[in-house]
Amino acid sequence: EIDAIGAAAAANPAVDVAICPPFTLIAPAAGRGVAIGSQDCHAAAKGAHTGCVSATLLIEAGATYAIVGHSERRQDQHETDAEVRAKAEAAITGGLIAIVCVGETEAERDAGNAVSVVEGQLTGSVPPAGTAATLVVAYEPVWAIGTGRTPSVADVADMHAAIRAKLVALLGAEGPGVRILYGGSMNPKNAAELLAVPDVDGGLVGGASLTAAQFVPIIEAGAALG
Ligand SMILES: O=C(CO)COP(=O)(O)O
Repeated sequence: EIDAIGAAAAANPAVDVAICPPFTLIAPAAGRGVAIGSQDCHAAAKGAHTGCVSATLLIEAGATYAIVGHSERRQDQHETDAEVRAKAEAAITGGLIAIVCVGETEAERDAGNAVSVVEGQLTGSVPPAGTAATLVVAYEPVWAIGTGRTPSVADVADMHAAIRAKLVALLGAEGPGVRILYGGSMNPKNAAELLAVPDVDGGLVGGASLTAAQFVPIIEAGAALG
């Protein structure tokens, strides 16, 4: 699958394509035509942290990106905004591009708090030294991950506009250039519509990234939008 995705990346050079596999698959996936990222990055550059993987080790294995603060880690590992920020800072300082994930739960959206929850996560987890070149933000409503459900285009537009405004408030001149990805049940059918939303600069694709048959049409949808 990865070689077919690498071929699609080469055929669509305007789209930055990356695969973020589990740690053990980073090295075998590297060097095959598609950028590689990790699904986490430890906050310490070195030291005695058994079982954790630093930015330096990730780069040695072939990674250029690191996802930090995915909702599954915020839930399963109880990662706080401060821990996510420390991980993002370590990733960037180590030479990786940090993909910081944010997103509300269904209960938070139902209560009308989606935007304020995400703004709070951004305030707490975006590294102040982040730049357009070193930081990516991924908006992933928790209730849309792996469920086949997505927010309406209007809700995605509202949220991404709010994220952009918050990034400008936090990062000043770097804010407008930070890429904001949408994630949560993106697939070949809905990708063009979601990627066309203002301030949606790409996707963080889970299930549909696992096969070239599903992932390549999403890459091509992004390329068609320029
Ligand atoms: O969280 C996600 C990727 O980590 C999104 O997953 P799905 O695209 O399968 O909903």
